[in-house]
Amino acid sequence: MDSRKRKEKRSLKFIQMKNIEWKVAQEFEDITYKKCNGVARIAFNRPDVRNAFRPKTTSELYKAFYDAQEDTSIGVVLLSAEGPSSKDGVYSFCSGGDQKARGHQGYVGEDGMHRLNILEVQRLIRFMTKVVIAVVPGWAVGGGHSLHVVCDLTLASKEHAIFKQTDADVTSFDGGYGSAYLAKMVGQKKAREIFFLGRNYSAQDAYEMGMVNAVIPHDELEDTAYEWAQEILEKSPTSIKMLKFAMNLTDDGMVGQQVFAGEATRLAYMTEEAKEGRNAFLEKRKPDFGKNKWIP
Ligand SMILES: CC(C)(COP(=O)(O)OP(=O)(O)OC[C@H]1O[C@@H](n2cnc3c(N)ncnc32)[C@H](O)[C@@H]1OP(=O)(O)O)[C@@H](O)C(=O)NCCC(=O)NCCSC(=O)CCC(=O)c1ccccc1C(=O)O
Repeated sequence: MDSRKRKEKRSLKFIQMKNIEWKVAQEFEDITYKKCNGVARIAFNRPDVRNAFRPKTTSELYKAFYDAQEDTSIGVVLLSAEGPSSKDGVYSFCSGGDQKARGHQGYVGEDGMHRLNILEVQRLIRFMTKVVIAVVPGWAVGGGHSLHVVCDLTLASKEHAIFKQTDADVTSFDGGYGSAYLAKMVGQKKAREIFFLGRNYSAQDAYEMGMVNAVIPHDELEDTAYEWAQEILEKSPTSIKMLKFAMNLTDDGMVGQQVFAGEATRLAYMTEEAKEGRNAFLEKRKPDFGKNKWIP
C-alpha cells in the first residue's frame, strides 16, 4: 500500500474513532458495561475506593465478560475504569480486593458467603476467544495489578498510571497469573522486586519492563484503546483466537492444550471429512473418507 492510501486509511480510522457511540449493554452497580462497533467496554465504577472489587463487583464483571464472550459481534473487550474519584480527583484502574469486604476465608458478599471469585474472572479473560485490553488510567494495585497482567494487552496513562503490588502488605498472594505469569513477562528478578518491595512504577517503567504495550497521554487513552481494538477487528477472527490460545498454551499446561485443541476440533468439524464421519454414523453405514486424503 502506498503512503497516500495508508494516510487515507488512517484518517478513515480517525473519523470512525471520533464517532464512538457507546451503547449501554447492561446496567450494573459496581461496573459500567457498554458496546460499540465490535468493541465491549467493561469498566470498574467505584472510583472513590480506587476501584477496589468486592464480591458484587466480581460477579458483575463475570456476567459482563460472559456476555461479551457469547456476543458474536464482539471481538475485543476493553477492561477500563471510570473516574476520577469524586473525593480527591485521583484516577484508578483497580486497587484489588476491597479490604472492607474481606472476611475470615475470603471476600464476603451480600449472601454472606466467603468467596475468591476474582480468579474466575481471570480465567474467563484468559480463556475467552476475544482479545482483552487493560486500559489503565491510574492506580493498578494488588489484585488490580494481577488483572492487567492477565489481559492480552495493556495501555497505560502517561500521567496517572501507577503499577504497584501490595499483596505482601495484606497477606494475600496471587500465586497464579498475577505472579508466575508476570515473571514470564518481565523476568524473574523484576517480578520478585515488584512483589517483594511493593514499590510504585510509572507507565514508562512498566513499558520498559515489558508489561505495558504503550504509554498514552491520558486524554487520548480511551480513544487509543478503541483504535487498537478497531485494528484488531480488521484481522481474521480465527487467526486471532488461535494465536491467543497458542501463546497461552505453554503457560497453561493441560488446560492450555485443552483450550487450543478444542478450537482445533472446531476447525476439524468444519471439514467435509468430519461431516462424512457424522453422516455415516447417523445413516448407520461405514464412513467413506475418500482416497488420496492423507496429505503430507
Ligand atoms: C491504591 C492505593 C495505593 C492508593 O493510595 P492513595 O492514593 O493514597 O489512596 P488512599 O487514601 O489509600 O485510598 C483512597 C480511598 O480508597 C480506599 N481504598 C483504596 N484501596 C482499597 C481497597 N483495596 N479496599 C478498600 N478500600 C480501598 C481507601 O480506604 C480510601 O478510602 P477513604 O474512605 O477515603 O479513607 C492505596 O489505596 C492502597 O494501597 N490500597 C490497598 C491496595 C491493596 O492492598 N489491595 C488488596 C491487595 S490483595 C488483593 O487484591 C486480593 C486479590 C484477590 O482477590 C486474590 C488473589 C489471589 C487469590 C485469591 C484472591 C482472592 O479472590 O482473594
